[in-house]
Amino acid sequence: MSKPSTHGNSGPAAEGAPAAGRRRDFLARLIALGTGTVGTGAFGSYAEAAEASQSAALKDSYDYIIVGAGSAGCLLADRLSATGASVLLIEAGTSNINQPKIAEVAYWLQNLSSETDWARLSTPQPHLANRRQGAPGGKVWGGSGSINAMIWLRGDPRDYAQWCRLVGQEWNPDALNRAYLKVAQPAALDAAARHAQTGRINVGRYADSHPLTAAYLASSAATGLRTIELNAGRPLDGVGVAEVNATADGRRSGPAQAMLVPALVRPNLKVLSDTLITKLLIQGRHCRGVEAVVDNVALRINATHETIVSAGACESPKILMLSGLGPADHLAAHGIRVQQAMPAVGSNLQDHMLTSVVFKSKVNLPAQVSNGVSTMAYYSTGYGQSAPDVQVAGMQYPFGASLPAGSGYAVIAFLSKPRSRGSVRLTSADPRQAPSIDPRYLEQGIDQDNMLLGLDRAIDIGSNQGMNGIYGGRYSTASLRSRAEKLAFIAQQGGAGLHFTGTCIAGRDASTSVVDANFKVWGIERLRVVDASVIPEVPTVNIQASVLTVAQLAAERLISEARAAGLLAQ
Ligand SMILES: Cc1cc2nc3c(=O)[nH]c(=O)nc-3n(C[C@H](O)[C@H](O)[C@H](O)COP(=O)(O)OP(=O)(O)OC[C@H]3O[C@@H](n4cnc5c(N)ncnc54)[C@H](O)[C@@H]3O)c2cc1C
Repeated sequence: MSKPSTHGNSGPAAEGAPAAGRRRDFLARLIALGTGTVGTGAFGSYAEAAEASQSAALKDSYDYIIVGAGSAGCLLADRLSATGASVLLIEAGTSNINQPKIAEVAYWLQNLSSETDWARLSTPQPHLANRRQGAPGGKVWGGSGSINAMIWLRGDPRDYAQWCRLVGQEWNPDALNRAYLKVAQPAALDAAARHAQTGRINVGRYADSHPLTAAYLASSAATGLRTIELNAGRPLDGVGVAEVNATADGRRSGPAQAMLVPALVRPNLKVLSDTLITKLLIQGRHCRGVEAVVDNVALRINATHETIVSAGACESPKILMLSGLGPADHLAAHGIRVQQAMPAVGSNLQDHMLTSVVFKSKVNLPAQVSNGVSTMAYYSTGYGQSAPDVQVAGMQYPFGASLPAGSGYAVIAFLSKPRSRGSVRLTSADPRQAPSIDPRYLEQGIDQDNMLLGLDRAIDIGSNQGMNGIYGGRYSTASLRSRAEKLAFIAQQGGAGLHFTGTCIAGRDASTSVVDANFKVWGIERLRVVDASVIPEVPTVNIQASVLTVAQLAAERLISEARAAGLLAQ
């Protein structure tokens, strides 16, 4: 991995040097060429853009320091640097987003356990036959938004209403809806709707052309569901055709491609890659900035306005705990001086879990379209107040089984409103060590019931009359008649949903939450957390759109507060 160039306390003057001017011209040309979304011809350009950003001199102080160039971090870097404030974005992983496994829809799985993945494991899970589950996360510009499967789901308004109840009026559904519209840009919108929706993430619907899509809609209808549009902002009571944050020609449109790269044109934004933040600089009741390891040297960099932790739901609580903010006993056990006891740090871990049911096909199925997801269907044990308990994905390939291409398909059941709560804890005071991640999948009986409901519906959707002419039997020969047999199947086949949330939960008081409704860490000035970790209850859908929506809300708060305080120009 390349290391950041050597730097010193070069001061603002270095930013205006001829190299920076050349970089701006070069990036302006890139953006004029439409590189906000990834294209094959832009591969070299990204490398050059990254190099230019790396080589700009590092100063000893910035208005804003953002820890983690992931989904939330890229959005914040764009929005904050657009105000003219100086912004330092620090990322532990690589800037290389021009490799096919990041840029192309078909290859996302190749990131897992590679150098672009934190490649963490959960603790053994008692209800999953004591198997450890993968707990991956992107370690690259764009973070998990660069290695994810690009399933794009806006979410269910009942989740927004629930977050508002848990956090406060600042998170009201209208504000969240407005924020969402500034994130996504549906490819198929008419001109008037495009005007209302100003986001840069390109969201497209490509699955209709695959024969399994119509079959899944029919088989879902046979279970009693009506067909709905998934990303219309209405309750998810039905089944719809899946959408993807990618271009029609199969290029990822993620936070790095759509938000960070276009922002690199600004000389007031510096990105430092391959750089691990080891702790926050907490003095008394203030956060002064961060400590980072650069070229094996620990370096302190100051933030004059704010430090924003956006390291994701597994790493953000780790960074807070390493900095002395966390459960007092736990910190003491690792010899870490307690700056402020914060019992909620690392608690409330939530994740969807999933169980894939694979089917053999009687006919040779065509190759997958885009990310290979056809439909999303929603079920609940009690429709009404809360968003659906179960999400079922109709897949165009046999996810989780080694069947020859075209000879099988899978239907995946997600436990979409888990009630079990887990934790992230330190394993060591050494920042290079992975945290202990314990989601406690299926610990609550209601989660087992709902996962069973999901399994039943997945079997229905994969095998009922809607699949006539396609269904050629289940791939697994395991008997699935009794509750015990089904739970045993889930224990062996079930796995992580990879939608970790809640470990720096936003809420109404310091004893049960980590940040307030404005993303401020309780009791510590000039420190915020903005990423999946603040989401108080995992939404019923795959979460990347929700993370970006919440990050947009945070960016607006940061900017309006700074303007009100006279820190930023109006
Ligand atoms: C494999 C996978 C597939 C997924 N598929 C989907 C999907 O199809 N649809 C969907 O909606 N959601 C999906 N998700 C979930 C979604 O992508 C994530 O929830 C979301 O991107 C999280 O955003 P974040 O900003 O909270 O964290 P991240 O995007 O993970 O960003 C955190 C960043 O912080 C950096 N960082 C961490 N610690 C440090 C440190 N100490 N110093 C410096 N930098 C640090 C990381 O390297 C990373 O870049 C998937 C997730 C994974 C892992």
